[in-house]
Amino acid sequence: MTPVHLTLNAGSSTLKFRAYHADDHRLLLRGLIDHFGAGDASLALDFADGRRESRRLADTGRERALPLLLATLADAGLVVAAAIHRVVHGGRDFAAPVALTAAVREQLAALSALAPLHQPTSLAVVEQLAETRPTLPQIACFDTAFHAKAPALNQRFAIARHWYDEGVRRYGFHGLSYAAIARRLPEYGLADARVVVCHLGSGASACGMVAGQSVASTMGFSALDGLMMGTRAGLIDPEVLLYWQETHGMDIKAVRDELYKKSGLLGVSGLSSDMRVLLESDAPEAHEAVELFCSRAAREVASLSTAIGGLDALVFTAGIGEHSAEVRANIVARLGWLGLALDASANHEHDAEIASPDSSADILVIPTDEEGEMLAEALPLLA
Ligand SMILES: Nc1ncnc2c1ncn2[C@@H]1O[C@H](COP(=O)(O)OP(=O)(O)O)[C@@H](O)[C@H]1O
Ligand SMILES: CC(=O)OP(=O)(O)O
Ligand SMILES: [Mg+2]
Repeated sequence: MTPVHLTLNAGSSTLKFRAYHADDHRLLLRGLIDHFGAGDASLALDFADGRRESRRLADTGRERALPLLLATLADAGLVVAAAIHRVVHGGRDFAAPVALTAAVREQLAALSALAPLHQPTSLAVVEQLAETRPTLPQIACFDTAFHAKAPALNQRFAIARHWYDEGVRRYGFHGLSYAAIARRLPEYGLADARVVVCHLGSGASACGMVAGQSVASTMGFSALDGLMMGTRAGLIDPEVLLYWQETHGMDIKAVRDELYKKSGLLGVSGLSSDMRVLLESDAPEAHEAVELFCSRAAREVASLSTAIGGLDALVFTAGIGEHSAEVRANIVARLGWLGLALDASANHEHDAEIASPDSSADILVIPTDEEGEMLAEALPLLA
C-alpha cells in the first residue's frame, strides 16, 4: 500500500479530496462528491494515470463519506499517512495550521454555530478518524487565516468597541482559495498588484488584495455575509431578522435555517441552488436569481476596488467563477463603466487571461487549488 497525505475539503455543496504521495507529494488521486449529503449525490474520481470514474451514490448521508473515501483509497492501493482538513472557522485563536489534538478539536467545535454548514461536517470527519486511527497525524488549515493580517479597520464592524475585543469582527473566509490564487499572481506580472478575486461557488465571496495579501473581504463574522450564494442570503438588512422573530415568532434555529439553507439562488429562484440548473431554466424567477447574483457580485467588486485603492486585475475562481462564461460576462458587463471589458472568445477558456486588449484592468480565470494550498501549509507541521 502506498502511504498518502489525504486532503479533505468539505464545502457547502461538495466534498473534495486529494491523495498526495507521502514521500514525494505527487498527486495520485483527486475526488469530488457533488451534491454532498443530498439525494442526488455523485462521486467522481480522477487518477494520476488519466483514468476517470464516476457514479451516483446510493447511501448519501454525510456521515457515510469517510468510510466510502477510505474504501476508495484502499481499492486504489493507498493508505492514509496523514489527514489535512479544511476547517472554515479558526476564530480569534487560530491563524495558522495546527495539529488537531483533542483540546484543539474542542475549541474548534465551539465555533460551529458560526459556520453551521461547514464546521460540524469537517469536525465529524476528524472525530471519526481520531476514533479509528488515534495515532494518525491530523492537521487543520483555516479559511480565516489568510485574512488575519488584513488592516484592523477592515476587520471592524461599526458597533461598540467591546464587541471586537470579544471576537465579534470580520474574519473573512475562502482564505485557502485566495492564498492559492495569490501564489499564482506573479506568473501574470501581478505580484505587487491590486487584485479583486471573486470566489464564486456554492459559497461565494470576494477579496481585495494588494501584493498577494488580504486587505478586505465580503464575508465577515461568519460565511453568511456579502455575496448572494447557493442557499445563503449574503448581505441583508439585520432588521429583517428581527422582523422574522418579532412578527413571525421564528426562533434562532428557524432564522438560521432561513438564512443558510432557504435563501440565495434557491430562495429567489424557488427552483435550485445549483447555478447550472438556473442557467438552463426558462423560468423568470431563475433568470432573476442569476441577475441578482451577478449584480451583487459586480457591486462588491467596485466596493473592494475602493478598499484597495484601484483595480489592476479581476480574477474569477471556484465552481461558478471557473466554469460559467455567462456569469463572468454578466458581471464584467456591469463593470463596463470602470473600463473593464472581456474578450468574448477568450472568456470560454479555463485558466486564462480573458480581458479584451482595451480593458482597463486584467481579467483572469484561475482554477482554485485549496487542496494544494492545504498540503503546502501542512507539510512543515508533518515534517
Ligand atoms: N459549468 C458550470 N456552470 C455554472 N456553474 C457551475 C458549473 N460547474 C459547477 N458550477 C457551480 O459551482 C457550484 C459549486 O462550486 P464549488 O466551488 O465546487 O462549491 P463548494 O462551495 O461546495 O466548494 C455549484 O453551484 C455549481 O452549480
Ligand atoms: C466558506 C464557504 O462558504 O465555503 P464553501 O464555498 O466551500 O461552501
Ligand atoms: Mg468551496
